[in-house]
Amino acid sequence: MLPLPLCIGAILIAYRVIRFWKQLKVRSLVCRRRSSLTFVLQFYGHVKGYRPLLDPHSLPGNAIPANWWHMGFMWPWIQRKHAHFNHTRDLTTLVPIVAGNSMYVVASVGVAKQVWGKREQDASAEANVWGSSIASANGEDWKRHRRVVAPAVSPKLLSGVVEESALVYKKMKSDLSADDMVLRNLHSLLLRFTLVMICRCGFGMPVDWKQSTGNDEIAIFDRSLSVASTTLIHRLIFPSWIYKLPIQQLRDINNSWNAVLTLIASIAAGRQAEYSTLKELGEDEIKDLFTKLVSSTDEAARYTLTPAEVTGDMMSLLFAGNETTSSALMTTLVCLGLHPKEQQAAYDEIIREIPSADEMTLRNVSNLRYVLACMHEAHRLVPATINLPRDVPEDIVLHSTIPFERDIPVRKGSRIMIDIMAVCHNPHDFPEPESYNPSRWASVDGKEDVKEDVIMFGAGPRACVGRRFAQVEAVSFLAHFLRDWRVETVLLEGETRSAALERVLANASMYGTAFGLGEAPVRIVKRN
Ligand code: HEM
Repeated sequence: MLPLPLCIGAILIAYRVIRFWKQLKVRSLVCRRRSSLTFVLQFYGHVKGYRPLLDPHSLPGNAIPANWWHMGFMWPWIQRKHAHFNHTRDLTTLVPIVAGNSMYVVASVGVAKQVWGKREQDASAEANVWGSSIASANGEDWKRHRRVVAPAVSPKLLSGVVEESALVYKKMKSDLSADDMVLRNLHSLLLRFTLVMICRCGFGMPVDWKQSTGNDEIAIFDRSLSVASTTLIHRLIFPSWIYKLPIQQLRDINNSWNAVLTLIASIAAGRQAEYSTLKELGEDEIKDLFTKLVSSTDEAARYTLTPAEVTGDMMSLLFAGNETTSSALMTTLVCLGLHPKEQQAAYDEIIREIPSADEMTLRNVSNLRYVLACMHEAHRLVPATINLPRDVPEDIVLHSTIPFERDIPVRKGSRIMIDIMAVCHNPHDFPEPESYNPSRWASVDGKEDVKEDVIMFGAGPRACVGRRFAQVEAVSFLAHFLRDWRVETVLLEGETRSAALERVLANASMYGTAFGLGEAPVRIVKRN
C-alpha cells in the first residue's frame, strides 16, 4: 500500500498529464487545412506553440520572474523580436504542463482583427472589479454601456480636451523654470497631466495642476483619485478578501478606494440634480463624460444605466485612459529625443498648421497628422498594453495564413490571448519593426494618411472607446510641448542614438496598469 501523500501526488500528476494531453489533442485534431475546394479534417500535429510549466499569466506565473524554466508575464515584450518561432506563425498555442489553463495566442494583425471582429467574444473576467461596467460587461449589458459611453466621446467633449490641455499645459510649464534643463521626472509630470485631464474632461472636476491640501470637494477628490490611480494594479491583482487581512498598507488602499467610490456616488447624486437644470438649457451644455453618463440614469433616457454602473464606467475610463496615455506620451518624447529629423518634421507641421498656440482648436489639432503619426509609431514600438485576453462564448473559426492557409476552429469556452507586442513587432505587418519610422502612419508633409490599422487601440466592436480622447489629448499636449521645447534624450558617454534606444527599451516594464518606459532623463531646450 502506498502512503496517502504519495497517492494524492500520483493522482495529481496523472490528472495534469491527462489534462495536458487532452488540451494538446483538442488543439491538434481540430486543425483543418484549407484547400481551394474543400475543408479536409487532417492531423497536422499540434498547433505549434509554447509548453511552459506554469501559465505565465496566472498568479504564481506573475510572481516568478522570467528565467530559463519560466516564461514570466513579461514574455511578450522580452521575446517580441523573435516571438512565435521568429514570426513564422500567426497563431500559436500556450499549453501549461503543471499549472494554469491553455490558450490560443494571436501574433498578427490579420488574425487579431478576426478575433476583434467577432461578435462572439467576452471581456475576460478579471475586468470585473467594479461590477458591471463597459470594460467588464458582456452581451446585451455591454451594448447598453457602449451605447451610452461611445456617443459621450463627442466633438464637444474633444473640443473641451483641446481647451483644457492648453490650460493644464500652461500650469505645467510654469514649473519648468530653466531654458535648458534635464528632466528626470518627465513620466511623473505626464502622469499628472493625464490625470488632471481625466478629472477635468472626464469627471468635470476642475482640479488644479498642483495638488491642493485643502478640504474642499475638488481637493479631496483629487487626492483620493490620485491614490486610487496609483493602486489600481493592486485592486486588479488581489482578490477582495486580501483587504480584510490585518496589514495596514492593504487597509489603507482599501480605505482610499472606498472613499473614492463613495465620493463618486455623492458627486453623481449632485450631478443628477444639476442635470435637471441642464435638460432645460439643452443637452449641449453637458461638456464632461461624467455628467453625460449621469444623464443616462434618467428614466427618460434612450439607454439607461444604474448609478452603480455609472461609477463602474467612470472607474473603467480612469483605469483605461490615464496610465496608458501618459505611457504613450513618454515613449513619443523619448523617441523624438533620439530622432531629431522626425522631431523637426513634427515641429514644422505644428508651426505650419497652428501658427499661434492660442489658436488651437479641435479642427486644426486634427490636422497634425504627422505629430499623431509620431505618437502612433512610438506606441507601436512600446504598446501600453502587453496582451488582450478574450473568452470565447461560442464556437468560432480563425483563419491562419502563416505558415500556410488553414482554418482553426476554436471551441466555446477557450481563451484567446492577443499578443499585442508580437502583433506590433511582426515584420510581415510592419517591415523593419524595430526602427522608429512615423511615416508608416502619415507622410512627412502630413497630407497623406497611410492606411495602417492603429491596432494599439484594439479594433472591432470592443475597440478602445476613448481612442479619440487619447489621441486629441496627446496631440494637443505634443503641439504645446514641442512648440516650446526641443527635446533630446540624454545619451551616456560615447553612446550612439540607436544604442540609447536599446538601453531605454531594456527598462520597459509595467508601471502601474500600463506598459511603458518609466522614467528616462530627457533634456529640454527652450525654442525661441
Ligand atoms: C494611449 C492610450 C490608450 C490605449 C493604448 C488604449 C488601449 C485600449 C485597448 C487596446 C482597448 C481594447 C481592449 C480589448 O480589446 O480588450 C481599450 C478599450 C477601452 N478603452 Fe482604451 N486606450 C487608451 C486610452 C483610453 C482613454 C483615454 C479612455 C477613456 C477616456 C479609454 C477607455 C477605454 C474603455 C472604456 C475601453 C473598453 C471598451 C469596451 O470594452 O467596449 N482608453 N483601450
